[in-house]
Amino acid sequence: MAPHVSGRTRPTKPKKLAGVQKRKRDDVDVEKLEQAVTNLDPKADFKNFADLPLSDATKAGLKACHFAVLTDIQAKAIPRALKGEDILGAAKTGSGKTLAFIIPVLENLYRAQCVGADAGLSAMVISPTRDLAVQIFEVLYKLGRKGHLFSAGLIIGGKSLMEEQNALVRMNIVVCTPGRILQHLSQTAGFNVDNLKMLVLDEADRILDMGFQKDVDAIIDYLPKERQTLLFSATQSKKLSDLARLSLQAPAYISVHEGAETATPKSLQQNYCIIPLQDKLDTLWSFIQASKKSKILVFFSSGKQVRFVYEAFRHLQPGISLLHLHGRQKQTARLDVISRFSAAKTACLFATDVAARGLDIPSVDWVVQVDCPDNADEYIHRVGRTARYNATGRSIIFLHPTEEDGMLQRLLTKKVPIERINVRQKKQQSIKNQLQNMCFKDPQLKYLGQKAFISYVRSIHIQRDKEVFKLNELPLEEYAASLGLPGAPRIKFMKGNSAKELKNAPRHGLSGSEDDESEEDNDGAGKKKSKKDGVRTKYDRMFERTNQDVLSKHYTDLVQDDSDPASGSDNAYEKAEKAAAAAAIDDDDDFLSVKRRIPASEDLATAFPTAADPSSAAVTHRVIDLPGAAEPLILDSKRREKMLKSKKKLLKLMNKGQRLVFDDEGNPHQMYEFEDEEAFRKNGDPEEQRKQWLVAERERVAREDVGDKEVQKARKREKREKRKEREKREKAGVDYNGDESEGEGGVELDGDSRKAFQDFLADTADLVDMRDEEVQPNKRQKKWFQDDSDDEGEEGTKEKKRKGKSKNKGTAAAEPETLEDLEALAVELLG
Ligand SMILES: Nc1ncnc2c1ncn2[C@@H]1O[C@H](COP(=O)(O)OP(=O)(O)OP(=O)(O)O)[C@@H](O)[C@H]1O
Repeated sequence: MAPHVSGRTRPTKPKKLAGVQKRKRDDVDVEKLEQAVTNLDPKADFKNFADLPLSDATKAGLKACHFAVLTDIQAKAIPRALKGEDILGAAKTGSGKTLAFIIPVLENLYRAQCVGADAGLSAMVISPTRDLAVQIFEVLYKLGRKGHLFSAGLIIGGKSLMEEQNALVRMNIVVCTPGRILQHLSQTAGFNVDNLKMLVLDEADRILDMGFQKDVDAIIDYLPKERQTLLFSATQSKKLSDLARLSLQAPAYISVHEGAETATPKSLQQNYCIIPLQDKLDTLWSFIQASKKSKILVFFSSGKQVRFVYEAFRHLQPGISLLHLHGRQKQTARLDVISRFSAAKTACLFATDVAARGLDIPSVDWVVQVDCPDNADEYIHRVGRTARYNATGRSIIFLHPTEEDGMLQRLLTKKVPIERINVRQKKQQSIKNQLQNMCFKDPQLKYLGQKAFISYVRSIHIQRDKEVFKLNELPLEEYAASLGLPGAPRIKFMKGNSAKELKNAPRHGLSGSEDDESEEDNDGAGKKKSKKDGVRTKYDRMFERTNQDVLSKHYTDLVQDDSDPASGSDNAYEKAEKAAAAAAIDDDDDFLSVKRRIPASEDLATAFPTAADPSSAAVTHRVIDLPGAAEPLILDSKRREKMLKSKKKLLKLMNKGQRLVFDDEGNPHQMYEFEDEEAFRKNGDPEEQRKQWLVAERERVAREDVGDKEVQKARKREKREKRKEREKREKAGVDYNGDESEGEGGVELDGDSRKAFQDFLADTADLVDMRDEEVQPNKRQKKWFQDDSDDEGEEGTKEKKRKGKSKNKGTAAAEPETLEDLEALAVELLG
C-alpha cells in the first residue's frame, strides 16, 4: 500500500524489498480478515475487542488507548457494521458510540484497501458541531495512528477554503460539519465522492432534523447510492422518512436501551427544583458557592445569557474559575475553553447547547440547567455530559413553576428518572442588589443584560411546545430586575411567515435570527444562508433588527461625537461620522466598539471646509498635500497619521517614478525615445538600420559579458571555497546547521518530488497520516513518510544527501539555496 502522496519516490533497494514484503503481508492479512468477517456471526456474544476480526493496526490502536472490553453498543454494532450492514444505533450518552463507528470505518476501509490518493474519499463522518467533529477526529487519529496509512482530515470551516480544498482532495476519511462539506461538494474542483463507501452521521437525529435538512439532503444527492450508512445517537429515532432520505438498505436497528428502565445512565442522579424565573440567578450563584470544589457545566438557552452571566459572575468573584462557551466564539477560543475545562479539576463552564451533544469531558460532577431545554431529548443530551462510561454524576434543572408539569410529563415519557429537591433557604444568597449596582455603574454590563433578557424571552416565544413554555405567565418585569436592569426592555415579536419559520425550526439552529447563535455548525448553516440570499452586510443586519428601540439610548450614546458636543447636527462631517459609527457597531464581536470612522466621501468637502488650514482648531482632521501624490492625504484616523512616519507607506501614495537615462551632457531621456518618423527614414533603409542596430548591440553585449563572467567566476570560486571549508568543518565534527530538509528523513527525493512533497506538507494543516511517531529526546521527530526502515541517524542522512548532491551537481537535485547559488548555476548552465 502506498501512502496518499508519494514521498517514497526513490526508495533504496532494501527499502523497496521491505515495502514489497509488507504489501504481501498486508494482502495475506486482508484476505484472512475478509474470510473471518464473512464467517462472523453478528449475534454471538462478544465481550472483548480481541474477539473481533480486526486488523493488527486497529488492535494496536485499541491497545495504546487501553480499550479492551466492549461496551454494549460496541458489541452489538461493530460486528454488523464489519459485515457491511447499514445501522441505526441508539445507546445512552457516554456509552462508547464513537468507537462503535470509528472501528468499522477503519476496518472496512482497510479490507477494501482504500488507502492513498488514488483511492479518493472513502468515508465521511458528519457531526452537527465543530467541537464534536474535532473530538471524533481525535478518536479516529488515536485509534488509527498505530499502523493505518489512511489520510484523514477535518473539514469544519474556520480555515481558508483553499487550504481545506488542497487537503480534501487527498483525504480517505473526512470528519466534517454539514454546511462546510456541502460548500466543498459544490465548489471544490477535483473533490470526487464517487468512491465513497461509508457515510456516518453522529448525533444523527440532530443532523436529520429541520435545522440541517436542506444541507443533508443536498449532501446525500452528491453521494453514491451504493454505500454503507451508519447512524448513531443517544436519542435515535426510526423515522421512516429519514431512512428513505438516506436510502438505507434493510438497516439493523440496534438499541441497547430499548428495553432498559431508563434512557439515561444508571450512575446519573437527576433532580429538579422549582425556582421562579426571577430567582434563578440567585440560586445559581448560591449553588456555585456551595460547590466550589466541583466541576460544573451550566446550560443556558442563548449565548447572550451565557455572556451576561459569565461577565456578571466574574465581577462578583465567585472563588471558582469561570469559563464560557457559545456558538459565537471563534473556533480556536472554543477549543481552548473545552480543553481548559477538560483539564480542570474544579471549574464552572457556562454554555449553550453547543456543548450539549457528544462532548466527552472527563469528570464533570454537575450538570445544571438554568433554562429549560427545548425538549426531553435535549435534556438527555445535556445531562449526558456527566456520568459518562461508568462514572457517576449529578444533574439539576431549575424549572419555573409553569414549566413543571409539562416538562416532567415529557421526561417521564422518555424514561428519565428525576426527583424533586428543594433549595435550602438558609443557604440561598441574593445577588440582585449587586447586579443592579453593577449594571448601574457599567453600561456595557447593562447592555449585555438587556440583550440576555431579550434573547431569553425570544427563546421562549419561539418554542413550539406551549404546554411547557408559557410566555404570558412569566414574571418578565421581575426577571429583568433580577438581571440588574432598571426595567424590562420592550420587545416586538415577529409576526407572519418569519415567526412561523422560527417556530418550525429547532431553537439552537435558529437562534441566530438576531440573536446570533447559529450555535451548531455555524460555519455552514449561517454562512451559507447569507450566501444563498445574497450578501448581507452589517447595514442590512442593523436595519433588519427588530428590537432596536429597546437599546436606542446606547446607539445614541455611541454615535455622539464626544470631541465636539456643542456642534450642531447640521455639521456634514458629524452626520457622516455618525452614520459610519452607527454602522460600525458590531452587534456581538467587539461589544459596542466603533470599529472605523470614515466620513462618507460626498460629505468630505463640507466636512473639511478649512481642512487645509492647520490653524483651524475646531477640526481635528487634516488634509495634507503630498508632493507627487495623486490625491491629498486625509488624516482622519490614527492609522493614517502613522502613515506619515513611514516613508515606505507614503511612497505607495506617490506617483511611481520613471526610469530615465542621461546623455553625456547630463540631459535626462526616456529609456526608449521615439524618433520622428521622417528623421528616421532620412537615415536610410529601415531594414538596414535594424540590422546595424542589432550588430552594434551584439558587440556591446559581448563586451559587457566579459566583465560579467569575471564577476561570476569570482563568486563561484568563493562559493566553492566556502563549501569546502564547511565540509572540512563537518568532518572535523563541528556542528553544521545545514539545509532543514536534509536532516529530516532517510528518503531521497528528486527535485520535483521534493517540491511536490513540500507543497503537500504546507497544504495539509489538518490532514494527518495515521502513523504514530514516537518522540525521541534529542532526535528529530519522524515524518509521516518514514517507516522503521528509514531509521537512520541524522548524520548519516545528511552525509547521504550531501553525496547525492555532489553527485548530481548542476542538476535539479542540487537545488540552489541562495541567490549566489542561482547565479552560479546560471553561469554553469550558460558556460
Ligand atoms: N470499550 C471501552 N472501554 C473503555 N472506555 C471506553 C470504551 N468505549 C468508549 N469508552 C470511553 O467512554 C467515553 C464515552 O464514549 P463516547 O464519547 O464514544 O460516548 P457516546 O456514546 O458517543 O456519548 P454521547 O452520546 O454523549 O455522544 C469516552 O471517554 C471513551 O473513551
